[in-house]
Amino acid sequence: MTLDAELIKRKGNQAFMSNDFNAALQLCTHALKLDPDNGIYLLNRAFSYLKLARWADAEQGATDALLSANLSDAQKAKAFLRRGKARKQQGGPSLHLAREDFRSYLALSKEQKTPEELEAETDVGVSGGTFLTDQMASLSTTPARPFVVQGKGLAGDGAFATRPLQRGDLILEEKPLFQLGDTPTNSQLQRAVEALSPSELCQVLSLHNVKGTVGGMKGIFSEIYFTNVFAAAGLCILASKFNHACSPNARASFHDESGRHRIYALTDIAAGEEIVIPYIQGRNVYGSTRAQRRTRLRFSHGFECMCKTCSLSEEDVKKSDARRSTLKVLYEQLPLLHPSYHGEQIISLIIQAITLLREEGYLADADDFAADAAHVCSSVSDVESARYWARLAYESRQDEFGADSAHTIRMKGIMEDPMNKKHHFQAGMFRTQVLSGRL
Ligand SMILES: C[S@@+](CC[C@H](N)C(=O)[O-])C[C@H]1O[C@@H](n2cnc3c(N)ncnc32)[C@H](O)[C@@H]1O
Repeated sequence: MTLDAELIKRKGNQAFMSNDFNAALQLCTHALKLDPDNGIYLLNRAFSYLKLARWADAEQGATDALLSANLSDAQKAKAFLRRGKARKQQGGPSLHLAREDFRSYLALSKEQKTPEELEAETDVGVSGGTFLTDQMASLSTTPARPFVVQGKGLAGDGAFATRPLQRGDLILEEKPLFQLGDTPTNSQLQRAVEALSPSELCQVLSLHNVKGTVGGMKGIFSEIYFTNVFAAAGLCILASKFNHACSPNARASFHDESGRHRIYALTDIAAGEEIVIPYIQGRNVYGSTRAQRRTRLRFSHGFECMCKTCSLSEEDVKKSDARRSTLKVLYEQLPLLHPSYHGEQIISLIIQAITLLREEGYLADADDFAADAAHVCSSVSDVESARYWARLAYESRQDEFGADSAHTIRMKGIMEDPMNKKHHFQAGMFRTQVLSGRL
């Protein structure tokens, strides 16, 4: 018996009590994966099969329970009763076997009845459960999503566009199931899982699991959490179906104000194309060579990146690595330059960085470089140039985070009033210059 399996079993019982027999069955099956010989779990699974009118499975399930070594007499009695009911429903030659089971049940349970009385009264109380019907009802009220999850992604499931999308389109908005940050303890995770409904837990257990290959993970919940977690947003079921790419066509971000995780298109995306997002911070993607990205992703996420950029020919990888290495040098160099002495140089390096990003087909994060340029221009009182760069940053942020994101709104403020110290405390602080460089 493991703590995780017991928690899953308890949620299975909860599902059973609320007639959600599909969820109950899924949860018993998960608990059995963690503890395959547990007689109680086997017994519960047989009961779920019975409630779902899956007679042959229920018969086999009860037999499996009877074969497990650790059942008490009372539990064995239940197993005989369940198998008897499953056999009775199958009729024909199984009826005779059902009577044998009822006899065994009566012998163990000491109930004062004859097998015939028992056979006459056994009512399985079959129900289709509410799980599927609930899901179908919610599907019919959910507006059509611009993507579908299919098992033909880079690796396992992936999200595919169902219609043509444009840069700036909102692809997904999802409320996280729970948010525990980057380093939750096992007991925080257990508490968060405990608070889920049975059907939410079924969804969590259906997520991808790299099974202990990411350092320090213990137990199924932390394995699943660290395989799928988004740094700011925690665990999201649908967003977890998007695979990673080093030249992504979409990006995920957490929208604090609404408490929703969002995915926006970074490029135009054709219907049927896979939608891919970066799993690690932008600068670690656009500013790292393939070898560096692969090492990082192996360590942080436990997989070997097979995205399009990482699968280029060796010759093209060399070119891509060269661009990304230059980008790293640029973003490391920029903070070392002072606007008073190196204003023109800063703007020229920023132009070089954004051009490289575009050449590399990496269409996020140019806003950070453009925002830096806006700050430099406002610090030397070049209002027109500050407005130019702030507009660029603002328009990128609108596309990547939404017009209502705090990130975007802040940039709008700079664009409208570049010399306001509320937006940038160094506004007008340095020698006045005109920084005419443009993209
Ligand atoms: C959050 S899940 C994404 C959905 C997942 N493919 C599934 O089947 O549910 C993350 C897992 O997908 C796979 N994956 C995602 N992006 C990948 C990539 N670029 N290269 C290789 N595997 C990737 C890895 O196995 C990773 O652990």
